[in-house]
Amino acid sequence: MTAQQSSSLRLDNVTVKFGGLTVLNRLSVEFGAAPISSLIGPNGAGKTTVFNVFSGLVKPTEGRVLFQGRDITGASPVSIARMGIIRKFQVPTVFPGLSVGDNLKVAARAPRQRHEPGDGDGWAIDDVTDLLQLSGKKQRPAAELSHGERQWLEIGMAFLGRPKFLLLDEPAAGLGPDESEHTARLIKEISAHCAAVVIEHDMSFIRSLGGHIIVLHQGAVLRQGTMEDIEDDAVVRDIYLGRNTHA
Ligand SMILES: Nc1ncnc2c1ncn2[C@@H]1O[C@H](COP(=O)(O)OP(=O)(O)OP(=O)(O)O)[C@@H](O)[C@H]1O
Repeated sequence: MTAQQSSSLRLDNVTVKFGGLTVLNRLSVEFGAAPISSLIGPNGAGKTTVFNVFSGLVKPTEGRVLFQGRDITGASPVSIARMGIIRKFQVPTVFPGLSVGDNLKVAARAPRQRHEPGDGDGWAIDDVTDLLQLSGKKQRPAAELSHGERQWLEIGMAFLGRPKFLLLDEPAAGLGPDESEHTARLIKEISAHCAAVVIEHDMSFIRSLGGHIIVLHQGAVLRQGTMEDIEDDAVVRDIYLGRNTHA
């Protein structure tokens, strides 16, 4: 069994309310059975809130968050990251004044997590730089990187944090077709070592990732399955695919 197959990250009947607004509505959803899962849905469906709940930034009004079967509801963002649930935000947060190589070194030296060693352990900086296709820029300051290259660097930094779950918030936003393709390839490679969960609006990117797709609508699961299942679904097409994709 690989690391990601033994991992499970789950919301059990989770409701999140902000004042009078119900953003997640008794949502039960599980990630980790597939190496890559994508969370899609119209604007305001609650996708980012799901990530905020997983990463401890938002506490559910009701319901539980379960990681490997353990109740982690209300755990702090730091302790959640130490468990191996690592999030990459949409805006890259690299150290612009440090070189690409030094950024990766800083990420690799972050305090070791308390979870058992996974497949992501023991990666050499050079191997990760190769994987990111940034070997030629290893000595260059991160400030000089393009938007796409910064995204890849940050994905590499998150990976060196030895995630069991890597949560990626719109990793293809603002990327051209070739950059998107490289990002999808990178996520697929990484998903051999940890489970990846991706929020994305770009359906051609989701298609190239493959994996399990969950469609969120008004804070609940509308449908889930493969891209074929989702594309063939008339309700999904009407609510989401027909009017809100870049495909
Ligand atoms: N901290 C907050 N306080 C009040 N309302 C919030 C808060 N966070 C999110 N919301 C609201 O909750 C709803 C769902 O937001 P969320 O960001 O989770 O949706 P989303 O599916 O990620 O949308 P998008 O695709 O536009 O990023 C929105 O109406 C948003 O305005």
